[in-house]
Amino acid sequence: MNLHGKRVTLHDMSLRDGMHAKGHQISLDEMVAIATGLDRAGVPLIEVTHGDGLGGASLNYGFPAHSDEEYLKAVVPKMQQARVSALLLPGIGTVDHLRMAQDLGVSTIRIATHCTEADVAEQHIGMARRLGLDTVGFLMMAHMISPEQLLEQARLMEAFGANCIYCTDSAGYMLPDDVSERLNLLRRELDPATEIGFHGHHNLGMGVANSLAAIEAGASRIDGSAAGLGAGAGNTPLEVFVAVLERMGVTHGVDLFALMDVAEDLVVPLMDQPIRLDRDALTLGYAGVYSSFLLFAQRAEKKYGVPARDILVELGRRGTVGGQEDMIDDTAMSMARERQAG
Ligand SMILES: C[C@H](O)CC(=O)C(=O)O
Ligand SMILES: [Mn+2]
Repeated sequence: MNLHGKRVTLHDMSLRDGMHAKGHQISLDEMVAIATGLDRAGVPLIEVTHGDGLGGASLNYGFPAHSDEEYLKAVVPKMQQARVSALLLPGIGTVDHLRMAQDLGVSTIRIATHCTEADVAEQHIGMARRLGLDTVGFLMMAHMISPEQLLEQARLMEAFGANCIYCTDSAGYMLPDDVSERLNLLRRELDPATEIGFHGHHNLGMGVANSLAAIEAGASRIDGSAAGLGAGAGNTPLEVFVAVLERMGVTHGVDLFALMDVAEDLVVPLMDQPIRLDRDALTLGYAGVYSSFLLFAQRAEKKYGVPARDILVELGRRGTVGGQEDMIDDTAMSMARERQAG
């Protein structure tokens, strides 16, 4: 693969996707310290919100240590060069959240929907673009549909006003060929002015390889997390990815050693459990399950005595998607009953 001379914008997820791995309990001091370190390392974009985006604080998704507003107020003014992004899932976040984020200095809004539901993003994407924000359409669980179906959904988001479209491997299920097929088609068919991005999860250990495949297919934005802090086995580990980009001659603008230090000295010490490919995280990738279900399934294992791996396999079989967190307990409960009866 020859990527020499390509240019990519890296987007750190440790303070948003990493919130899943932390049960949304990152302190303001930790947020500011990590964001400041990433900013100094030259990471150009940093995402900050509840793991499920603006307005995610709820019984279904989990209550965070601080509100989105508090996190953004603490982080944004400290940034020297990095821009801050916020995620918003229509139905969870509202247009008021969007305005609030812009008022607090957020420059990039990423409107996320399940990969077949781009139509619910019309109002939010339209408004973000009218407000002059860098507006990204973020199609989650993109492994569940064909490249042609993904293109159809991407076209909707583009028509609503998104200037960048993401293929999001929320389950960490994709292999490099899956990424290439989807991104090649998006790059060929969307407006050349529309950027393409890729968000990977490392559940099959493919985060780096998949992100390289994405760049080869024309992606100009790639997500990753310092030390991989993110849902499931985490996101593409950003410092590892940067080292690989250096070796391959891709322009990224990040100071590799400064980023390694943020990962090692600031992010790893705050992990509640090592972000690694244990059997449950691996099952997410193998069975194509939404990465943020991991901790829910592990909690259900403790409550109902059904192994998290079995619960995750069943959730994959049932085709559950983000937003169906309440199904995890139901599934575990019915599996426990069946096992007791049988
Ligand atoms: C709300 C999800 O955590 C968004 C995301 O990062 C993904 O789908 O992956
Ligand atoms: Mn993610």
